[in-house]
Amino acid sequence: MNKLKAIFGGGNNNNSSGNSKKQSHSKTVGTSETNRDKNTKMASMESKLRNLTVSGSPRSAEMDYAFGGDAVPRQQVGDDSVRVDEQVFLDEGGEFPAEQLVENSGSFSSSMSVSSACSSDMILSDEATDDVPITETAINGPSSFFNEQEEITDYFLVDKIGEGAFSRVFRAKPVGDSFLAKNYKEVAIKVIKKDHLTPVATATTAAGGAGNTEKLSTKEQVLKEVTLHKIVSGNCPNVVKFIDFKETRSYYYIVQELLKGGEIFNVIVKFTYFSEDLSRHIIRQLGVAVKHLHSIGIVHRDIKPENLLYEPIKYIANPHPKLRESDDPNTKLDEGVFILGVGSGGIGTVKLTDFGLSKQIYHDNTKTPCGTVGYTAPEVVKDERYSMQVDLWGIGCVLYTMLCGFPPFYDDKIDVLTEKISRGEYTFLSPWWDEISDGAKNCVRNLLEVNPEKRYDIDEFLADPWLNKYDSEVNLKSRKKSRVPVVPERSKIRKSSTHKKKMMQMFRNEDPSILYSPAAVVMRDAFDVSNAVQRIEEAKKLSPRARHANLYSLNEEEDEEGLDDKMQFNEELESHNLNEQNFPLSLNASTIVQRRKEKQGKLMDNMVAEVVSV
Ligand SMILES: Nc1ncnc2c1ncn2[C@@H]1O[C@H](COP(=O)(O)OP(=O)(O)OP(=O)(O)O)[C@@H](O)[C@H]1O
Repeated sequence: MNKLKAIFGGGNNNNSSGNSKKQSHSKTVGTSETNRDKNTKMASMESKLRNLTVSGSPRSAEMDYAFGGDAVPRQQVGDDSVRVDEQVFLDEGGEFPAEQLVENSGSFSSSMSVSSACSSDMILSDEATDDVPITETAINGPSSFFNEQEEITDYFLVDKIGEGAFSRVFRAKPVGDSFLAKNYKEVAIKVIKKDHLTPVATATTAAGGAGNTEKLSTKEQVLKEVTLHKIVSGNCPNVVKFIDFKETRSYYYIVQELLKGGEIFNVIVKFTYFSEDLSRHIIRQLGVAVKHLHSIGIVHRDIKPENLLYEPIKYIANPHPKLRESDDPNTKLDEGVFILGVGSGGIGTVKLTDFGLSKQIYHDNTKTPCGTVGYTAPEVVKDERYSMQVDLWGIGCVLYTMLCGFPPFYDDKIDVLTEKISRGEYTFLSPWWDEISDGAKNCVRNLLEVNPEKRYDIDEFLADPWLNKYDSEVNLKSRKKSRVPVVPERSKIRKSSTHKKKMMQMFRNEDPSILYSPAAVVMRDAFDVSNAVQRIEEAKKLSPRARHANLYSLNEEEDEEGLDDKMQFNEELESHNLNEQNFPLSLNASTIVQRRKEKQGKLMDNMVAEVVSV
């Protein structure tokens, strides 16, 4: 059977079995339904989706599929934190009650310096004030349904808030009157079931190790992720804080600061794109996180909207919502009033997470490259720079996507897509980019520069003029002069090429038969492929010495002759199950969880093949 069909479901298969949080958008419409049935169903699903995504993270009644069905009543994290119905009006000379709006905002004003933001004595704690620490008896409550609760007593697992390829993530409360219970009302715990890990590094990690196949597939990789997370999390307000790590008979528990908003990804889907101010607000905080990582010799290598979590702030409705000409006024949700240093669209502080693909390039204290005897030859400096530059590419992709609502690189065909990415072929598509400022475009251009030597480095990015000048400062003044609403008349959307039409259908829901979900799934995949291709491109540019120095290979035995780029490339694509001519865009697209399960299966196959060949 065609692998894609197997993976993404062929014919009328609705794939209702594989469900995850990420799949809550992924319902499909059966082809036998009448149009009326379809419309009714879709309208109801759409309204459900809208409701569910209000506070950033969609929830699903079927979230428990992957690990065997926990029947626990769930509640949306941050349900009570963000309200879209609040009407706070901005008027001439009106004051923003910023201090009342911010619940947990540590975001940057344009005047704050990066070094002050990441000061080493900054204390990041979520002080327990009103919540009485829950006691052991509470563990007899509903969360005892979670299998993961059975082996841990220090934390009470309240509800499941996320899911990765090898993990489930829970909102939890520290139990008793421990130091942690005093300092944290709630935490997020990523639980990895040992059974789901492969026992040794596999062949797929050997050939340069550029892919997601490296991610959390062995015990070593879990420990590596934990170690790196611990190193990076201590002193930067824009990195999710690492709190604790526990190993039991069946599980690993990675305890982290809880970000109640969830993923930035979901908010992009909700608003379809962000204003330049909100984009700046988010990307600057990401820049601060990356600056921190790079300054201590760590490269993230998987920057994407899924790995950006946020603290929610209250939504403030905008009395004069500004639409772009390409917007559909019937469906475009306004992100609300932007407040400098606070945020908008419900997004306050933004933090980077997921260090599963991160690498330590050099040791912070000695500045010597990892895996080598210390030396600082020019090629080493160059290698480090190449390695770090991958993150700037990731920042460019996120910025592009936030500004217009779709990723910079896209094609139906995977080989064409990968070619476009490696050549850096993207455009500022009209009409969606028509009203975006030249400053923003210039910033994106400098980030999506295919030559890593010419690409912005993190300091150049943080000094970018567009990044440091907020529109709201200007708008507030100009609004005082005139009270004319700034909603333009909707003009006809220009006729677009087939490519543009496709983009429109996929990413802007112009086609009524497409819900948010397929576009969202495709967007996730586009990011994964883009990041993977960049990692491969970067590895190609490294000196043989750097490869040999194990910067990019987990297999120390690997001979540099064996680092065949083509093989890396194919393995990388394999890791996404996308190594086919046709990029999967069908409405019957299966879930990320299912594809990730396939990926796990593939890892096992490769391992077996490796053993047999030895
Ligand atoms: N600290 C946190 N606060 C709130 N939600 C979180 C936190 N950590 C993770 N999540 C939620 O859980 C989801 C899965 O977490 P994470 O991405 O760390 O898992 P993963 O196994 O690395 O996933 P994958 O490898 O498939 O990308 C996140 O996308 C997010 O929605």
